[in-house]
Amino acid sequence: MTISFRFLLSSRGLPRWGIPGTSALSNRSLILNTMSNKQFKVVITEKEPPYNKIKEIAEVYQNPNGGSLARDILLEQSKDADAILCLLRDKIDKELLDNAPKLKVVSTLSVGYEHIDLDECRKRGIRVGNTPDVLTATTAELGATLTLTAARRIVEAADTARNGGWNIWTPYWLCGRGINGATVGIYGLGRIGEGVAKRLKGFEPKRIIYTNRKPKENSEYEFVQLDELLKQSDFLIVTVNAATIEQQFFNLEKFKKMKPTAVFVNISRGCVVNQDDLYTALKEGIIGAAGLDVTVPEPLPTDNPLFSLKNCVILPHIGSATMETRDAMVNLSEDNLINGLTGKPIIGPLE
Ligand SMILES: O=C(O)C(=O)CO
Repeated sequence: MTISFRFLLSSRGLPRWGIPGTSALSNRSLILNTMSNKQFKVVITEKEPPYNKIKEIAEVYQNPNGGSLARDILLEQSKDADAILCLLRDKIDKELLDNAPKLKVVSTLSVGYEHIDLDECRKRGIRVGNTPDVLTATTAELGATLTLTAARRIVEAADTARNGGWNIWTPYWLCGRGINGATVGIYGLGRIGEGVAKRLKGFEPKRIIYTNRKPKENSEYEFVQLDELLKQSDFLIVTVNAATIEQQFFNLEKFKKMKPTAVFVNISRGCVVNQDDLYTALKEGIIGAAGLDVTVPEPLPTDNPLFSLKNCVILPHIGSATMETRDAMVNLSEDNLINGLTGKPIIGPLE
């Protein structure tokens, strides 16, 4: 007999309803049995953290080794899974969904969900959870930091000092660009874009402009068309949701419209940039500098030509990497998964 877990527990986790035709005692043992049988199966694609709350209600297959969970193991383990807790690097596509007929919930430890086929999930009634909001401030902080780091040549300057290149102070040595009095442009003014703009505002730019599909109501920033954004921005920061934009949208044609001194920053996803074109633009002085927290692929191989450029700062996708934020993301992804399985509200792009 299959009895749904949620029918047996009150909101405080106490038994609520009896099973018709059974005594209180046998009800209790049936409940305990059902609970200890852990009727859900969950796949967790990362080794850490332990996700103990999930383990209280489900049999869990958790990646034992760290690193990416091999695709064949993910497919095999998903066959009888009720839920998957995944990362950005796991493709939750049609092949996987076809192979997982019991799947009810996909919870991703990320705000981004371009690795999940939402249409296929929607068709199957699979609930999808993600982790917005809890990482906004931290990611915006990194966006602002990376902008200044690339603009003020911080990595190049620190390397120079460390490697014996610090001779005498001269007027134009290691000069970069400042935000004060400049035009900051944001491509994709969502939560994170707003967060970056708010932080950079403190550095007193002349204007903060942005491009979205349409102007945002009551925004304190100036909406402009894309061409205007490209032409006017001294700093162009890409914070767009990658699921909403074509691949390699930022290409040579776009870089050529930018100022030769412009600083291009990407904290969205690597796939929104044509990296070969970015290399050309940086190498040939078509734009001034770049800061990338995201690349294709990740990790970016160390022999990638972008690493050879002094005017390109590359970070290993650390936008949300503070302990507090990662704890919050872990907790939210765990709650999303449990709530999704037990019929409660979750936070996600299809909700
Ligand atoms: O959450 C995301 O989408 C990330 O890129 C990592 O925080």
